[in-house]
Amino acid sequence: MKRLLTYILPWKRSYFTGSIVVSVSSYCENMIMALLLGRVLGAVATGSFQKAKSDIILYAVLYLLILLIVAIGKGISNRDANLATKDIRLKAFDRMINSKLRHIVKRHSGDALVRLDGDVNAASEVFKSTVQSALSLIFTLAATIVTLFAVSWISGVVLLLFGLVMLWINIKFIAPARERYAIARKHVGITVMDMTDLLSNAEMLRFCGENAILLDRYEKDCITLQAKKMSAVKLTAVQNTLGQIQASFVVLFSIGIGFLLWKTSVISIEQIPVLQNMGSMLVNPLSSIGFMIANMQNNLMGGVRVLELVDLPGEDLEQAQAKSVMDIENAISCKRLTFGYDEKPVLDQISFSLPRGKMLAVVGESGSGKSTLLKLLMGLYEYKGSFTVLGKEISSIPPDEVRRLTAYVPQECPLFEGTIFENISLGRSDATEEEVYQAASEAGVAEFVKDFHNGYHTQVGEWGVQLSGGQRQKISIARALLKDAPILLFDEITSSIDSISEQYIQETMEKLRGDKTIVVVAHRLSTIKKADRIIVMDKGRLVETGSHEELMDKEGFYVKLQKLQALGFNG
Ligand SMILES: Nc1ncnc2c1ncn2[C@@H]1O[C@H](COP(=O)(O)OP(=O)(O)OP(=O)(O)O)[C@@H](O)[C@H]1O
Repeated sequence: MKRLLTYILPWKRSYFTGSIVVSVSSYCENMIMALLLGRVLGAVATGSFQKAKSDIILYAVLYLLILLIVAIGKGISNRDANLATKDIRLKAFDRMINSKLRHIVKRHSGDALVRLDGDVNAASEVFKSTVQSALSLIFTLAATIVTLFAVSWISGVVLLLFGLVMLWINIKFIAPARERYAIARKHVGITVMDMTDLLSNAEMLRFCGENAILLDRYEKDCITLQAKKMSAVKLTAVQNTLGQIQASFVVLFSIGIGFLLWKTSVISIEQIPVLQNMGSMLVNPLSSIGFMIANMQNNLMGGVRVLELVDLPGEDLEQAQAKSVMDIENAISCKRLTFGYDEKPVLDQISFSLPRGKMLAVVGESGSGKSTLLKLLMGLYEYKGSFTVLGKEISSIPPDEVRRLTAYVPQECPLFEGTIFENISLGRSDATEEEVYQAASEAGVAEFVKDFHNGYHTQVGEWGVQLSGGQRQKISIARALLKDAPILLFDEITSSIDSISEQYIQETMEKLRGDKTIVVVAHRLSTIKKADRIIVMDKGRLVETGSHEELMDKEGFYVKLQKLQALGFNG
C-alpha cells in the first residue's frame, strides 16, 4: 500500500483534497436528508405546512449543491488516480523492456499481459476506491459517533455496541474472501497464458491437428476460473445479504431507540430521523468493513503483482566507463567464456578471437550454443570469463552502446505491425529514403517488393504474417544493413531463402567484409567455405577452429559434420 501510494505523491495535494471533499460531502449529503425529514416531521406535528415547504426548497438546493461538490471532488481525485495508474503502467512496461533478459524470458507473455492490464487496473482501484473508502469510513465514523453522543449519550452507547457486534461478525469474512479472490486472480493469469498460446500458435496448431486438444484445455481453464470466481462471489453475496439484513435491522432498531428516548422526553421528535440516520451511518460502514478489506486486499494483490514487475533489476545503464582498450587488433575476442541460462553450462570455457573486418562462421550441432554466443555478444546476458568487442569488455559497456556496435538478424524474423519501409528503417528513423532503398536492394527486398501493389508501403501484418519466411528474413537483413554497425551478426539467415537470393546475400556479405566484421551462424556448411575463421561447437565447447581448408585437413569434428550433411543430415 505504502509503495503504491508513492505513485500518487506528485498529485498528493489535489488528490487528497478531492478525496476529503468527497468524504465530507457524502456525510453532509446523508445528514441533509435526515435533518430535512426531522424538520418536516416537526412542521407537520405543529401544523406549519408553509414552513415545511420552504424547508424542502432550501434543503433541495443544499442537496444539489453538495451533489455538485461530490462530483467535482470525485472528478479531481479520479483524474489524479488515472495519472498515477498511467505512471505505474509505464514503469512496469519499461521494466519488461529494459530489465535483464534472464528475468524476462522466464515469464510467459500471457502472465505479463495480465500484470500489465488486469493487475494494473486492480492497483488503480486502490487510488480510486480504497483510499476514498477508507477516508470516508474514518470521517463518517468519527462524525457520526460525535453526533450520536451529542443527541443523547444513551443512543451513542447502544448503537456503538450494536455496530461493534456487526463488525465482529463481518471480520470473520475477511480471511476466506482474501483467499478466494487470490485464487481467482491466479486463475485469470493461467487462462490468459493458455489463450495467448492458442492465438500466437494458431497456424501451427492447425497443422498438428492439436487445436481441439488445446481448445479443450482452454475450456477447462474457463470452467475452473468460473468456479473460482463463483466461490468468491458466493461469499460476497452472503456477506452482502447479511449487510442488507443488518442495514434494515439497524433502521428499525434506531427508530425504536429514538421512539423510547422521545417518549421519555430525552430527545425531540425532530431528532428521531437524525438518530435513525446516524444509526445507519454508524453500523453500515462497520458491517461493510469486512467486505471493504477483502476488496482492498484483492486490489492490493494486483498491486503486488505489478510491483513485482516494477522491481525487476534493470540493465545497468549507468555502468562505469567501459574497461580500457586492451586489444585493438581484434573485433571480437573471448577467453574462458562460460555461461548458462540456469545452473547447466551452455557455453563452457570458450576462447577464440577474430580480427577486424574478417568473417567468422560458427557451426555445430543443434543446441550446441551458437545462438547463445551471439546473444552474449550483444550484451543480453551476464557471463563468466572475458568477452571483448572492439577491445572493450562487453559486461562493462553500457547496453545501448554494445547494441549500437552490433546489428543482428535472428533465426526467426518476426516483424512489427506497419509497412515494409517502417520495418526496414526501425531503429534508424534518421535514415534517408535512398539509404533505406539501398539497404533493401542489397538484402534482396527490392526484387520482391516490386511485385507488391503498394510497394514499400505494403502492410506486413501482425508479426509479419502477410509475408513469406524468406521475405521476412530479407527485410530483417535490410534492417541490419541499414543500421550500419561495425559488427554484423547473422543467425542462420539463409534458412528460408531460395538459392538465388542466398547467392545474392553471399555477394553482399563479400562486399561488406573488410569494412564490417561479420559473424555467421550456419547449418549449411556449403555457405561458409569462404569464412576467414570457422569455430566448431559441440555441447557448449569449442572443439575445433581454423579455415575451411585447415579444418578439412584435420579430419575431425568438422569433417564429420560435412559427411553427415552429405548424407542428408542437417543440424
Ligand atoms: N532462454 C533460454 N532459457 C534456457 N535455456 C535456453 C534458452 N535458450 C537456449 N537455451 C538452451 O541453451 C542451449 C543452446 O541453445 P542455442 O540456441 O544457443 O543453440 P544453437 O546451437 O544455436 O541451436 P540451433 O542450431 O538449434 O539454433 C540449448 O540446450 C537450449 O535448450
